[in-house]
This record gives sequence, structure tokens and C-alpha cells, in this order.
Amino acid sequence: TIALIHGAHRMGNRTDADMARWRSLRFGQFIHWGLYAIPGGEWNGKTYNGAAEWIRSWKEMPHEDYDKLYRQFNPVNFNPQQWAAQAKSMGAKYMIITTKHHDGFCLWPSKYSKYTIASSPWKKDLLGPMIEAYNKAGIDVHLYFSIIDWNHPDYRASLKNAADSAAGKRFQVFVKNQLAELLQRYPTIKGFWFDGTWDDSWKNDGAFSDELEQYLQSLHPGLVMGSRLRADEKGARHFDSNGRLMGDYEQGWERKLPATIDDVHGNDWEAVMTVPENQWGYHAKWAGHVKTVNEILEMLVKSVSLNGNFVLNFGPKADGTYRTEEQQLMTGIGQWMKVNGDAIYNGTYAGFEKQDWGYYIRKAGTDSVYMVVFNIPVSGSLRVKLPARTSLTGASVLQSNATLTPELIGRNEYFIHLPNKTTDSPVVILLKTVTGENKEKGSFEKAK
Ligand SMILES: C[C@@H]1N[C@@H](C(=O)NCc2ccccc2)[C@H](O)[C@@H]1O
Repeated sequence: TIALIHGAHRMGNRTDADMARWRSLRFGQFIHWGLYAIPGGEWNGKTYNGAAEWIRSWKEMPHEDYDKLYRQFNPVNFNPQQWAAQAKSMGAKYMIITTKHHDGFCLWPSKYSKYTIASSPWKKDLLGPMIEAYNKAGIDVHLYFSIIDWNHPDYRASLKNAADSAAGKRFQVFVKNQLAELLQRYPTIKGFWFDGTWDDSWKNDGAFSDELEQYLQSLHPGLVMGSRLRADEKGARHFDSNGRLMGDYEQGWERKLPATIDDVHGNDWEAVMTVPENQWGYHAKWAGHVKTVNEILEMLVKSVSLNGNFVLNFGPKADGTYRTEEQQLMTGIGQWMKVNGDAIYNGTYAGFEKQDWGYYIRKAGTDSVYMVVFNIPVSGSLRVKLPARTSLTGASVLQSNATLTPELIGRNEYFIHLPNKTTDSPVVILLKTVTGENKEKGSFEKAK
């Protein structure tokens, strides 16, 4: 291994209560909200085909025009209690809010910048009321913070000379001050979700990212921060130059999911997902495919089955309301979660051989294993192959509590025959298992 000072400082996952809580929540809501919601992907009658929150980088959008938008940001329909209630009904257990995206506009009245909500017609802090409403609804809040800051005069993508280095140093002080300010103003937040850490100026100062992470942990012990903040002293990101994960969980799964358990290397991880192909901030015209409730449920279930968290993104409009499609998704997902949430919360990798009909999820630390069925075979028979020394003592449909009688078809192998082969939403079956050389075999073992 390579001698590193600013690489990973821990082998394996965090085992403390704050991380165990984060791991148990499994399902989060991302909210991208800011000035970019005003143009909503359109400018001077033209449509920007990139991600709406990147419109400032579009050649058709003069920087000075974008930078004046704060003068009209006035979310008169903003209702944080309603946002929290809808998130709760969807079944989200944590929420990640953009405090400041790459454009540098702060949704809180930072004392380190003029480019904040305090300079807008709205004037008032948006984060405080949101955090209070979500916490009251029993939902943890994490703060998204972009290191890239297109508005700050000292931001440099790369440091080419002494002047750049001096600016870079001033910028690092600014970042540290804003993050300490956020922790001081919002002491109930549970973590930071860092973004915009791919430029050379950040990548080439792994020491700073390491010291910053440790500084924030010292201010707020237990804080959960992903791997995207970190670089090591050789410029390696997420994983250090010895291949060890930095930060508290793998944070690279943006608009993509791991294929199998081998892709996550035993690390905690989280995937963040957009509803359209690639829009985080509000875009007036969603082009291309918009994900359905069942598609999103399959991503959520697959993530949990592979020991990860899944976060679905919402982009509120400039007036503070959600578009209809997003409201309908929250309702549809919530209806399924209300009945089947037990299979998601505290869900972990079951250690069973993957089958085509769907995904296994083990309730953490128990012998309860859920089968979440997305693909009912023509036969209606779901194959279940148990690991050695594990036997089946019960099976039931979670929603109806109807008992199922698995058919033993081989050594530690069963068919579970579904009552009906059609369903328009995922079916959850609860398996009760026993593991070890227990005397009483599973109740479905045929007499020898
Ligand atoms: C969570 C999303 N991250 C921002 C972004 O710029 N992503 C581009 C990107 C995509 C993949 C790896 C690094 C960066 C997007 O604007 C969202 O905020």
C-alpha cells in the first residue's frame, strides 16, 4: 500500500448510532430549489436541453442576466409544512436540501455572502422553516452544499499562478466559514451532501478536504458525510490511492444503481435519482422518459436489497409549489410504502441467491426476509433457493397476511405458488427462516 496521510482513516463501515440511523432510513427525498427554478430551463423563448440547474453555463444565458434573477425570487406559495407532510406520506425518512448549488446563491441569509435569500424580495431564511417542518414530521434533514461557486470572485476551477493560489486560499476560508455557519444555525441537521468537488482546485488539495471533514466532525460529532467531499493527497477521489473508501458512504451513484452486490464492496452507499432522465432543478418542459411509480419502487427496492439508500429528487417551482407529476409520484409511492414499508426500513442485503422474480431484503439482524416480486413468471411459481443450513418456517403475503405453503422442490429449494399471476404493483412476501443446525427442520421439509 501507498503511505497516505489524507486517505481513508477507517477500514469498513462506521458502526456508531448516527450511521446506523442513516442506514436504517433507506429512503430519502432530494430537493433542488433555487434561482434556476425561475427560468426553468427556458430563456428568451428558447429551451435549454441540459440540466435546468446548469442553465447559467448555457451560451444563450448571459451570466449577468442569470446573476440578476435573485431580484425576482419570491416563493409566495412556499409551504414547508405541506412539503414535509407530502414527504412523510411518500414514506421518505430523510431529506436533502440544496443550501447553495453551483450558482452560489444561498437559500439562507449567510453573513459571508451578499448573494443570498436576504437580498431577494422574499428576504427571509428558507432553510430554517424547512428543517423545522421536516424534523417535526419525523424526517431527518441533510444539507446539500456545492463547493463549486460560480458567483464567488475567489472561486477557481484550477490554480495556475500565485494570484490563483491566494484566491483559492481565501475561497477555502469562505467554504469553512459557511459550513460552520450552517451547523451553528441548524444544529439538528444530520449530515452534509457535498457536490461540485471535481475541479482541479479541489481535487489537488486532498489535505484541505480531509482537514475540513475532520473539522466539521469536531463541530458536530456523528455528522454523516459521503465520499464525494474527499480527495487524498494524490488527487484520488471517493476511493483513496489504496482503493479504500473515504467519507462515510459511497456517494458516486448519481442517476445510476449498482448491478449486483459485488459492485458495492461491502461499503455503505446511497443512490440519488432524477424523475426525468437528467433534471434536478425545475424544468418547465420535461423531455424524454419520466419514471413511473413502479420504476421508482424497483430502484428503491433494488437499492435496499443491495444494502444501500435510495434518494428521489424533486425540483419545486420558483413559487414554492411542486409540479403535478411530482405530487402524483409522492402519492403513488406513498400508497405502496404505507402497506409495504416494513420491507424497506431497516432493510439489508439478505445473502440469498438472486432470482429473476425480484429482490430479497432482510430485516436488519433478524431471520425475516422479504421477497419483493416485480416479475411474476408465467408459471406463477417463484423459485427460492436458501443458503446452506437455512430452512423455511413460514411464508405469507405481507399486504393480506395470507399464508403461503412453499413446495419443497430440492435440497433447500422451494417453489412459492402465487395465488394470482397478475398485479399492477410489486407483491411483498414475508419469509420466516431458521439458520443453523436446529433440531426442528423447517416446517416444509418433507419427512425423509
Ligand atoms: C446531484 C447532482 N449533481 C450535480 C452535477 O453537476 N452533476 C454532474 C455530475 C455527474 C456525475 C459526476 C459528477 C458530476 C447536479 O446539478 C445535481 O446537483
